Amino acid sequence: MVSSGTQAKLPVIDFSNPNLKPGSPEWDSVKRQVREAMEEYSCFEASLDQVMELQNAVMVALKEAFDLPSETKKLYVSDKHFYGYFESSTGLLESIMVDEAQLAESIEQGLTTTLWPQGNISFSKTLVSFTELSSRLETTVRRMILEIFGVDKYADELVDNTNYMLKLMKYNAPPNGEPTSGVFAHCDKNMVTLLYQNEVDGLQVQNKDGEWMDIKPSPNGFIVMVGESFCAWLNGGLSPTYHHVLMKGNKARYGVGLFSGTRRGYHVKAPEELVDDKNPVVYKPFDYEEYLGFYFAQVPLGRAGSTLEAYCGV
Ligand SMILES: O=C(O)CCC(=O)C(=O)O
Ligand SMILES: [Fe+2]
Repeated sequence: MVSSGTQAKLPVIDFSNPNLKPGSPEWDSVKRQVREAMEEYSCFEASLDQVMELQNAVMVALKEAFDLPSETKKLYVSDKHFYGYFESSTGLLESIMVDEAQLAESIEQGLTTTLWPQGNISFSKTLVSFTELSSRLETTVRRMILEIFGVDKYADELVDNTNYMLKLMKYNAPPNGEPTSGVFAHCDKNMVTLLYQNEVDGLQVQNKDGEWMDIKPSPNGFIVMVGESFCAWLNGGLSPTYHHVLMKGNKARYGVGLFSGTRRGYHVKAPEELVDDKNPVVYKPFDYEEYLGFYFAQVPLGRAGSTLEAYCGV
């Protein structure tokens, strides 16, 4: 197992400027940096100073969620407000997933009173604020990428068909301090992923030469990745970010991931502008939620890399 990555550093792009509006010089400058980073790494760090106001609260919320007795945490599964809770096969990762619509609708009444009978308003408020901030960043990044490919006329249609998933994650430190896999190497299946974490290393991203780069995000930084659905929608114009988590040392790693995906019933299909004789269509149209089902059925077989080709390659 590769335990230390190359020294190469992921580009850091600043999204904090409040004047970052489509068409402005600031927007064009950031977009240029996004294009270069995507071409080179399929990944970058987006810095957003506004998240600093939430940093402490997010870390407190993460610790609170994972400090609950496991019996209580299991309620997350049966309760409609959370539709997933699992521990990874390595035993290091615990995660909790929250659907965005459910989050906004009922986190205060349902979620916190289920988990904390006396209520925990600060937990709900923190998660809602974090989701708002990070989903705005996600929309900005996605719009820039659509502009880069000259297909931004589809930006609103995509926004209307987007679902967000918020995943809370905790990786325990490896029992003997030896580097241990926290999440095996994979690319995400969705559109765009934003990862926010405490300052405990572990995430590695593969570069074009197949080398693992250590990612060292800063407290105001989100790691931005593209998933298979977005790459398919762009007719292979981008490559999905290949990454894994390798835990070392003796500190637990806490993180929050915001995953954008398309709604059930929406067909992920490259627009006609991106298809011609030189660029024939790469994937048959597919439904992201159905593809996820296929993927999860394949994972136990060890086919964790790219399963999209097998699912709907032309
Ligand atoms: O914890 C991380 O930084 C990465 C998690 C991840 O890759 C995933 O949940 O898909
Ligand atoms: Fe991932």
